[in-house]
Amino acid sequence: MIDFAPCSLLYVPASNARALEKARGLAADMLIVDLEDAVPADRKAEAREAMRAAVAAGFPGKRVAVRINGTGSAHQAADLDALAGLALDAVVLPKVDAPSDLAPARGFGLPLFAMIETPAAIYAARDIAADPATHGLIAGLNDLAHELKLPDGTDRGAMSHAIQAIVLAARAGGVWCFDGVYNAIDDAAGFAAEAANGRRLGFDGKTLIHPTQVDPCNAAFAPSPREIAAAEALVAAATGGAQRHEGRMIEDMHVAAARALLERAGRG
Ligand SMILES: CC(C)(COP(=O)(O)OP(=O)(O)OC[C@H]1O[C@@H](n2cnc3c(N)ncnc32)[C@H](O)[C@@H]1OP(=O)(O)O)[C@@H](O)C(=O)NCCC(=O)NCCSC(=O)C[C@H](O)C(=O)O
Ligand SMILES: [Mg+2]
Repeated sequence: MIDFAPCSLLYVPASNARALEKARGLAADMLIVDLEDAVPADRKAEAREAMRAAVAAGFPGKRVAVRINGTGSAHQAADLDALAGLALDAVVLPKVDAPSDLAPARGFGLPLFAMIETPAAIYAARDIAADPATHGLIAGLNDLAHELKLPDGTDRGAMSHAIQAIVLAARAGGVWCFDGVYNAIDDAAGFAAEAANGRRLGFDGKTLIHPTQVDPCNAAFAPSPREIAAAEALVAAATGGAQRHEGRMIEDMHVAAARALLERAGRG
């Protein structure tokens, strides 16, 4: 698995020059330059050129991935050609329904982030995550809601089984997993609640669509001062095996979790 752990992953349409420029100054851990759904069919060629120029110019301090069009799409071959020679950290492959959908991108030797966004993909998620080319799963909940024929505006609770299946598959396969996007870009409170929910569900981070979502996402996934203090106290008190600690039972896995949190907080 890749040895970096992005928590804020911002989609930037490759066809939007202003957004590509703006992205340079944002605190997103990873940019996902998008050639798929953010780009209309008649602008794909122009978007590939813009993506190549932007990636070649570099995004200092950031990981960079490109989302190509899905396997079976008429646009995918040209997208793959456009990646040649670029210094990328990952390729994001949308609408992966089975490990065989990874095949065209596999040959690049880059880490693949597979998007799980169809009912078929939910059932195949374990095999997709177990594929050696897969380094992460990304929930594509707009497409999933569409495929499930959910009425517009349905709460994501309707997809809770599918969301949990994505986290389970990623953990079983030992790869990263990232939550889907929050569409209501002017709803800061709603975004904060969904990001916190994603962390509680076990995601490593969240995919984003707007600059205003970056800092709240980083805050939601960062260990809080309270969590850090609790982890430090737990590690300091640990004697090994089962014991009482501040009114609850702790065992070795709680110590391991506390150490991992401190590591993430730079206190390891
Ligand atoms: C959603 C948007 C279309 C909104 O656009 P707009 O109303 O024009 O934004 P603002 O005027 O509020 O923008 C303010 C400034 O911020 C820059 N900006 C906007 N978005 C981004 C971005 N994603 N990255 C970087 N910079 C961005 C604007 O250029 C303005 O800059 P300035 O004027 O210099 O201040 C728009 O936000 C957008 O296009 N977002 C990304 C959409 C996208 O990529 N969609 C595809 C991925 S989501 C998806 O497909 C999920 C998945 O597959 C699923 O199925 O769920
Ligand atoms: Mg999608």
